[in-house]
Amino acid sequence: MRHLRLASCGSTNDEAKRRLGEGLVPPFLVSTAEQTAGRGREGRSWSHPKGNFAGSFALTPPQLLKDEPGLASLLSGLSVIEALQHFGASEADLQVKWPNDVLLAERKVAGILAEMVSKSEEIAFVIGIGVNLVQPPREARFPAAAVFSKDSAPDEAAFGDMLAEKLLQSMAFAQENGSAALRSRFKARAWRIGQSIAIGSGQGAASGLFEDIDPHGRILLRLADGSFRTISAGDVSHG
Ligand SMILES: O=C(O)CCCC[C@@H]1SC[C@@H]2NC(=O)N[C@@H]21
Repeated sequence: MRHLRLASCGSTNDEAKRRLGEGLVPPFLVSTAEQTAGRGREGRSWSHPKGNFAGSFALTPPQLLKDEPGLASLLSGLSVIEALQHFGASEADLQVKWPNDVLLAERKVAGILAEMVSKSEEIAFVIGIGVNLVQPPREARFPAAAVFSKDSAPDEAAFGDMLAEKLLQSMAFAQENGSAALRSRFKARAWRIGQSIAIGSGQGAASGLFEDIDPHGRILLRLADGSFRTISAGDVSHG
């Protein structure tokens, strides 16, 4: 995948969107050594200590993801896990925290901000990914950690290239095998599936049993009275 490596920028998501607007054709990756105004989900900011990975992948989604954009979040978290495993991260300890945080031994090591851009009939995804390769952020809502020590961490640009490969493979897998196969890969690695969780979201707070992921990529929550509720966005924590 074409990789534009910057020395510094505000937010790689904004840089990727700007280039799409200028007519650069996806797929491409914009990554940066220094990010000064990184954005997180739900309007939060994302800090970028030196040596961590920050990059945004502009991708043309296959039909399945155009129909079900919620699945892109699931697929992105799984791709981060695969890229980390490639560089020797401990496979057994890596999990996805719905919708797309990546945890190592229950601590957040990566966050993803997936955005959709449409221009006339064309749709592109900008999937912004921050990975704590060597340092956790200074302040974090959820306990955070780094994946590697400074001596064993991969080069950030090489990590971006590997992640690009894994994202393209995961998109092809999803298109060929369908939503159920993708969701079952996600569920095999999902933090607290089958256990009680709480979710704070724009739809209001809810708690219950994390029962399943529905075909749209939403959480299916079983409430205390036995009824079900689907949630499409929010922050999961222990119930
Ligand atoms: O956990 C989150 O809230 C999502 C964090 C996403 C951070 C990445 S870093 C690269 C890209 N550029 C941004 O401004 N945000 C994403």
